[in-house]
Amino acid sequence: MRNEPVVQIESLVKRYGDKTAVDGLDLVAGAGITAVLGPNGAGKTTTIETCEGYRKPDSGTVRVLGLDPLRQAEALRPRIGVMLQSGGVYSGARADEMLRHVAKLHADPLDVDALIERLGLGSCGRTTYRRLSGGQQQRLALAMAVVGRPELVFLDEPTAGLDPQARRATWDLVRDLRRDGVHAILTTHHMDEAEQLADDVAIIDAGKVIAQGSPDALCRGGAENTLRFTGRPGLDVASLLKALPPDSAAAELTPGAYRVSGTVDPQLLATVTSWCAQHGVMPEKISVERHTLEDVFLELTGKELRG
Ligand SMILES: Nc1ncnc2c1ncn2[C@@H]1O[C@H](COP(=O)(O)OP(=O)(O)OP(=O)(O)O)[C@@H](O)[C@H]1O
Repeated sequence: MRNEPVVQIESLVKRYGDKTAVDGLDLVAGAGITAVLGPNGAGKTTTIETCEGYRKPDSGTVRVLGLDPLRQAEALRPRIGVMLQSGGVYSGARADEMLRHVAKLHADPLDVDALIERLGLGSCGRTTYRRLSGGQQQRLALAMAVVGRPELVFLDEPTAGLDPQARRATWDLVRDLRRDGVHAILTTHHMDEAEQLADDVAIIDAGKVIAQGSPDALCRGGAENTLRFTGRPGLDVASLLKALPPDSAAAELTPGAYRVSGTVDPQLLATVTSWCAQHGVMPEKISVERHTLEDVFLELTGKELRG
């Protein structure tokens, strides 16, 4: 694995007319898989396309594998893989021909037949691109992005519209690539995808990175967790609250159903059960809910991810 960042973006600004799509964005992506999450219009695609050399920044610097994607495009292109969304493909060509053609452009391509098999494209090799289903086009785009064994691959919503089986095949392939030392920048609207695949997650909102960290660190640090228990209705919640650390909250949601939120750690669990013991309460159905990336995202951006 490399020491130099895979992608390094400093103070990136990109405007379209009056619209500031990217607003002084800083991002350092290290080795492995970095997921870029953000609500619609947050500036993800613009940022990624700038890294791929398709867009010129208004200001700021972008380095990909240490290179400037515009001025050093020739040196960079063979080292990266880009998963294009349907565009840029001649729709009359056969799927297998297209993949073989792309493979020949590279010095040490992956085995095309194995890749076709892997992504479940075996049955559609002789089909022209325009006749492939949306999901098949998606998988072919992924195959074309990775067949040249790039050092870094940009995956723009790689599983959008795929059925669960194709989704899992895609995840397995991305994991295998990672194991082989391929780095990836992944945009996705699927939190479970980021949780499954990413070493690092950057959350973008309104053209800026507003949080970054491993899925675990974001879930632990960014949000409070919740402890729920049931017991006799009408417990003295104010007394329970007094026993808890200052950042906690406690409420009886429906008669006999209690919720405690705050920093839910083993100590807090012990405090709640010991308070119950002191008050002759047998807490039942105790559960601790760990916040998901989805919760963190919602708290930080106030927005739901597109489904
Ligand atoms: N070519 C363009 N001309 C004008 N405005 C644009 C253009 N491309 C993007 N925008 C605007 O810039 C903002 C950021 O768009 P961008 O596509 O980068 O966001 P995104 O996070 O990728 O969104 P999505 O999740 O919907 O793909 C949006 O408000 C969008 O409407």
